[in-house]
Amino acid sequence: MQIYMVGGAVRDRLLGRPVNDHDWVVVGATPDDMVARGYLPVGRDFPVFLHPETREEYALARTERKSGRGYRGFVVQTSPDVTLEEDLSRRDLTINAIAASADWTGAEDLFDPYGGARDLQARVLRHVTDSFREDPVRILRVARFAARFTDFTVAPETMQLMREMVHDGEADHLVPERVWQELARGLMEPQPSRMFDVLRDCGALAVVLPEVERLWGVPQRPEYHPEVDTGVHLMMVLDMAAHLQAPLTVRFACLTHDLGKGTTPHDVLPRHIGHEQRSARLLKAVCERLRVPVECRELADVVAREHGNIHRSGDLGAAALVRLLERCDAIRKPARLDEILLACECDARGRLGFADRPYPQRARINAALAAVQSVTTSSVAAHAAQLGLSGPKVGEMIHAARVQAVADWLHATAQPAPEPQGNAG
Ligand SMILES: Nc1ccn([C@@H]2O[C@H](COP(=O)(O)OP(=O)(O)OP(=O)(O)O)[C@@H](O)[C@H]2O)c(=O)n1
Ligand SMILES: [Mg+2]
Repeated sequence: MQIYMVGGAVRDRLLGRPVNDHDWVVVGATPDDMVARGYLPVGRDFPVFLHPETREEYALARTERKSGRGYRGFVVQTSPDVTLEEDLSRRDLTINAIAASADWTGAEDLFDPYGGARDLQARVLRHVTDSFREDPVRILRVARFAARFTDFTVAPETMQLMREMVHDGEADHLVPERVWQELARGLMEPQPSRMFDVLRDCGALAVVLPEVERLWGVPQRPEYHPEVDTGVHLMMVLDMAAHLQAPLTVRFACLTHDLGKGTTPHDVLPRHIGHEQRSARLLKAVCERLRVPVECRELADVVAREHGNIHRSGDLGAAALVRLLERCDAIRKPARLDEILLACECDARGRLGFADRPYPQRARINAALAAVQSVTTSSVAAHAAQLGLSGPKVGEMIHAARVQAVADWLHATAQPAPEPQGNAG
């Protein structure tokens, strides 16, 4: 048997990028040969094995043929006769279809029958052969690679092929978990907007995330949003989230915070009264459809509901600030408040001309939370007990003490009154 390094490891080393995991292809072996050498079989559908020590993936060279629609419709053919070239021909992109010897250090010759090294130099994402069609997840992968390799473009013939696949209904049968997995990865890349550009361009966005697709062409008030178009705004917010190195929870909240603007009645445009509640409803549907993990879902829900209130929080007094913090569950979950505020900052700075503006709401709300946290609930409760109070009355006293603490902080940070005459100097 011969073992070759393939996929991301070869690609990334040629690009001078760090290599994290390796994918290997094994030619001239049967599953029994692999088991005999101590490799562990994984997965029912594909002949893939884990190395007994490194745990890296070793796949038997294979050809894949489509037998039905969607991700499940594969017939995988593997035999010791499948050549390396045949195996590479059914891979997604030329830049991922370069093979190197197992001990390749970067200097030796490559096996590159489909021009992957040339496409790497030309910065092109190009499909290898028509067998690209066999796996619609590849549409999402191409979009994700566009977000990662920000100076690469999608070859026109590949874009055309992806459009045909979407037109033929291939994207209708994507498994929700795979959609989420690719989407989540793409959101974490340096320029997430490029993923959405590619998905829109081939028509896949309308299939996998129609709630997002619908935002293009929806105007917003130019006083607040000089970029006007809601889709354009959304892309700026996502790229700001990447710029600020936000975690996935925040990036997903950014993606969904304005979904409700897509269903604003035409006669009220470009205003979006009540879009926050509509966003939250649409978000719920997206999360159920794509089985979005609960941390992402919860953060996105608060951000959808509260982002407008947080943007306008500069005008809020003590009682309203405490209510806002309570709605954000910030007293129990202060770390999550940080994420809510970061998503709001991305939203505010993800507007044309606002990228470098400060977002003072963040520090102000954090300071209000610190004031709330300075209230020792146990001593308020003890005081309430001395007064003979119990039940909801204790809660009310704690709430009142928090409002007082925030009021005191607001008073202390307010502009100092002008010095009385005679005291100066
Ligand atoms: N739907 C897919 C998934 C994977 N591959 C092939 O399998 C290799 C390894 O897949 P994976 O590890 O998922 O991707 P990488 O290209 O290694 O990229 P990443 O850096 O994201 O791991 C890819 O390079 C590609 O040759 C493919 O053709 N089609
Ligand atoms: Mg890999």
